[in-house]
Order: sequence, then structure tokens, then C-alpha cells
Amino acid sequence: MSCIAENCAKTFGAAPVFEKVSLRVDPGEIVCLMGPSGAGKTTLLRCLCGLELPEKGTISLSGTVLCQDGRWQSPVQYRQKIGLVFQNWNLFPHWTVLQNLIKAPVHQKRMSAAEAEKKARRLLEQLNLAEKADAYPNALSGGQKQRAAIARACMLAPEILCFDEPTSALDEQSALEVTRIIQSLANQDGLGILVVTHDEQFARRTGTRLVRLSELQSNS
Ligand SMILES: Nc1ncnc2c1ncn2[C@@H]1O[C@H](COP(=O)(O)OP(=O)(O)OP(=O)(O)O)[C@@H](O)[C@H]1O
Repeated sequence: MSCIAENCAKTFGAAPVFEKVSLRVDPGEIVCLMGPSGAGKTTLLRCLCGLELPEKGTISLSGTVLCQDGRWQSPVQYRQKIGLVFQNWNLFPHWTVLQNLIKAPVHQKRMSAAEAEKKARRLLEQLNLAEKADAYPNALSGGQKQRAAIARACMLAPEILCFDEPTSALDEQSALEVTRIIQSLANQDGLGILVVTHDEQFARRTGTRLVRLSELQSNS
């Protein structure tokens, strides 16, 4: 159930972003990844989510290997176990909140429409968003969009959930709400959580472990 990156290296063109980076996220823990702008935090997150291929190293989740030394291994199975809440939420604007939640699980034939709707309504209820099920994303506040994006990521029951800068567009109240939701996902549902953030205050009150990208790099 742990997500493990070992000795990963990623280069764009001729420029190495990071080398020999290792990171482990266990069930129930909330790892906050921090570091200077441009250090490669989002790139590492995207590698862990199977959106970028590192040239070196291995990434695996509960025994399913995503990639090894620049080759994809089992990306489809791996991606089913990990979810990502994007910084700008990436909600489809022409779909309602409910449709945003149910389209992927139904399209991927992992759930019937009825099952997906039942699960989506339960998640929206838990996230205090039930009354917005039929609203379009442009009618939601930033905090509500964030919660809709979290609900959508939870539809496929990931083992690990990743967040890219979850508080960057939120006011203090909504950021506190995100802390509560993330802690509940880790403590009650046992998810492993990885959060890339610049928000030191958020990281200190939310994380069970704070790591800097520079500390993940082996010098040997
Ligand atoms: N698709 C890409 N093509 C080329 N270079 C890229 C690409 N994505 C990221 N980079 C470069 O990789 C480096 C790391 O970027 P990344 O977004 O991972 O950093 P970050 O630590 O998340 O920064 P920030 O905290 O500012 O979001 C930067 O120099 C960036 O310009």
C-alpha cells in the first residue's frame, strides 16, 4: 500500500530537474513536500502520478511498478491506485459537479451509472457539497471547487492521493477546511497523502511529515 520512488532522475531537454530522488508515502501519513520555486516538486509529483516518465529510477505502489529506468511497466494498473487534485482543479466547465464525478468511473467501465451516482452523492454529502451537485463549476467558490476536485479524485478509491498547491487559491477558512478533509482521508480512510505546498503554516498543521526536495536527493 506504499508508494515508493527510488533513485529517480528527471531531465527536460538538457536540464536535469532532479537526480537520485527517493520518497516513500505510507498509508495514513500526510507528507508535505516543500522547497524553493523551480526545484522540481511538481515534476516529482507528476512522475509519481504517472504523468511524466523519469529517465532513471523505479516508482511503484503496493507492488505495481509504474516505471523502471525510463520504461513504463504497468502504468494503467498503477494509475488506478493513485489520484491527483490539480492546482487549478481541472473541473470540466461544461459538466455539472455530479457529472464531473461520475463520467470517468462510468466511461472507464469501472462502475455502473447508478453505482457511480450513489457513490458521488455520498462523497458530495461527506464534503458538504450535496446542494451543489447540479451546479456548474463556474458557479462554485474556490473552496467548493477544491472540494469537488477532491470528491472526483476519491471516486476511483485511490490508495494514494496527491495535491499540488491545494491552498494557493483559497482563503484561510477554506484552507482550514482542506486540512480537515485531508486529515480525515488519512486518518479515517487510511489513504497516503502527498501534498506539494509553499504554505508553511498549512504544512505544519496538516502534515505528519514535512520533507524538502533537497533532502530526498542521495549524494552517493
Ligand atoms: N514540461 C516541461 N518542459 C520543460 N521544462 C519543464 C517542464 N515542466 C517543468 N519544467 C522545468 O522544470 C523545473 C522544475 O519545475 P517544477 O514546476 O517541477 O518546480 P516546482 O518546484 O514545482 O516549482 P514551483 O514551486 O514554482 O511550482 C523548472 O525549471 C521548470 O521550468
